[in-house]
Amino acid sequence: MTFATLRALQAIIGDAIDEIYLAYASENSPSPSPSPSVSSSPSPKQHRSPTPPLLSLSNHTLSLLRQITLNPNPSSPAEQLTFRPDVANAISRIVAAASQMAVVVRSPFLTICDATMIYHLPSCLQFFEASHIPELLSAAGPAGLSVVEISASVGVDSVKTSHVLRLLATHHIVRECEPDIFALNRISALLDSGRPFTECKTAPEKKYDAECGGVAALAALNTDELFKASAYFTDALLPSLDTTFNLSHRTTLPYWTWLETPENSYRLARFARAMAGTEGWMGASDAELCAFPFPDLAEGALVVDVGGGIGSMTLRLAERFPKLRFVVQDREPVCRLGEDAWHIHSPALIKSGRVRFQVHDFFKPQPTYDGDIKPAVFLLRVVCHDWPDALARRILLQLRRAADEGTTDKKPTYLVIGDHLLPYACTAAKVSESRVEEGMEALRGARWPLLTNLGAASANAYWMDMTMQVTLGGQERTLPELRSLAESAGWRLIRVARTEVAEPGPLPSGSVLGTPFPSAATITAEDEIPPSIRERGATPVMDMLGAARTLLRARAGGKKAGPGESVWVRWMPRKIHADENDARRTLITSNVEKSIATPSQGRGLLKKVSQYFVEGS
Ligand SMILES: C[S@@+](CC[C@H](N)C(=O)[O-])C[C@H]1O[C@@H](n2cnc3c(N)ncnc32)[C@H](O)[C@@H]1O
Repeated sequence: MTFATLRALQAIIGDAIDEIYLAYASENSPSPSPSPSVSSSPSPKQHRSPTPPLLSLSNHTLSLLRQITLNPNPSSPAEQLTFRPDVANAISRIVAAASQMAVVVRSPFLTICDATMIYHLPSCLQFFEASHIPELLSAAGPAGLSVVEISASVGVDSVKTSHVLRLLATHHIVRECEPDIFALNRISALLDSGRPFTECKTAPEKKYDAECGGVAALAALNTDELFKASAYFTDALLPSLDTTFNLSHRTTLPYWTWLETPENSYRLARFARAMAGTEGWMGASDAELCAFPFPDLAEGALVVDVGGGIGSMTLRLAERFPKLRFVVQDREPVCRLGEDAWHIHSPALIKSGRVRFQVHDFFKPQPTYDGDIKPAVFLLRVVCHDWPDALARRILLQLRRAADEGTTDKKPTYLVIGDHLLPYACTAAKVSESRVEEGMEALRGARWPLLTNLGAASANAYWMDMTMQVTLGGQERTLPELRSLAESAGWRLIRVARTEVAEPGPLPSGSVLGTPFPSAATITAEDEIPPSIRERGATPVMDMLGAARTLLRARAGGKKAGPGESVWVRWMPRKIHADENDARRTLITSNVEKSIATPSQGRGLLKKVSQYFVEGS
């Protein structure tokens, strides 16, 4: 390996390397078609052909790589080349494969999210195996089966089923062939016991006796009692800690009420602080939430942060937009915590009255504010995802009723929703015309050989989806799911970039809380490329997850940007270059050799970008 190669590798990986994911096309390839006889008379060999070896990096190798990249300034090229053979070997494997693979560097924050929410993966696998979906999909072959058919067969809600399957697809365990159509791949084919689905359903106890039942049995064992036992590991070691929520907490109280019980005061405070720690969340981080419509609001315009917690987001907005006024609404104990915190950390804002807390139940009609002024913005940051559709709709409907519809001279009240969008784990381009839904453009993501949603690198949205499902009965949503929720409460989606923004549509007539009210809606995808970039032959690479990352097209030996080159970014935590005003738009530079850094930032840029993606040219 040459020094130049190593330096090129470093240019890609940067000093800020936290995690590397390698995604191979073959890993995402369909499992071999079962022959007609397979479903009735399983022959494991037919769909269990030996898996070709994939290049995969062990944690050990990753840690070796980390050592390399943490040592960016060797005193001499020779020194750089004297790494231990195993280190050099790891590098050469990466370099050799660089043209076919994607390298995604994760931020420390998202790495922590992954590490602490990976528990949803065995949870979803347990459902997958226990509901015998592998057997169902095996019979369907590589074309897969629609989630409607799957859910009808297993008897579970189709939205929940699709979210679970998409989380698995995001981890390359199943394949989403088209939106909401799933198939086995080489990995999930291992979980097919070989028994027909109907037999598994009627006699599950015999399922593992089948010729190939061993792996399914192992997965079931791992994801059932062993997994559950593991969840209590710390409780067993540190008996002073409480157990996990609901069943494990032996309470019937809803989570929010339970948090407010005297014995949980430390948890309530911890939760509020945890929300302050979520700036790096995909889909809800500041750069995008601040981008629209706040800069254009009139002097003195009112922003209502609904379910605003202790006002962490409001604080950041108030500092950034001094002309705006804010009301933070939440439950009474949370408002008290918020006021205490603000009196200590930002007393001026509270004393001046620019920010105030208001105890309010968001299921009830909005109160009036300062006479009868209408808010310029309702902000719902990570609130909708706490609730199932029926209840989220109630919140949205109360806001819709209090919204100003606007006139030609006056802007309407905007609703800004900061949640994670769940993208499909398949390439939208493969979707046949009839299945392309309005707004699907906004879901175009990374390209082959990557999963559209960048796979495990984008797992956070899926972790959060499962977290909401298991703790609160809520969920994250796909764009169509979010759109239909918004429309059902009289909001029309007007912008789907990294932040969902809605303006008042027709107020549903006879608006009975909880009843859906479909209406026409348009979604404008933020996928324009400005002429200056287009002239350079740019092609869009949509990054639809709202990740704190930038997508760059680059060669394996990518170089720093030259003078005058700029990189389109989204979700930069702070100003980094002139194009930032367009940071909401699809980033892109077409010059694949000059896309790693801005001139002013050098490789330091990589430290500020939470994630980036390099595609072999
Ligand atoms: C996930 S937290 C989000 C907090 C804040 N928006 C942020 O981004 O930091 C959800 C908030 O909803 C509040 N909440 C729950 N039920 C509520 C209700 N019925 N009315 C108002 N707020 C509520 C909780 O107290 C909590 O602060």
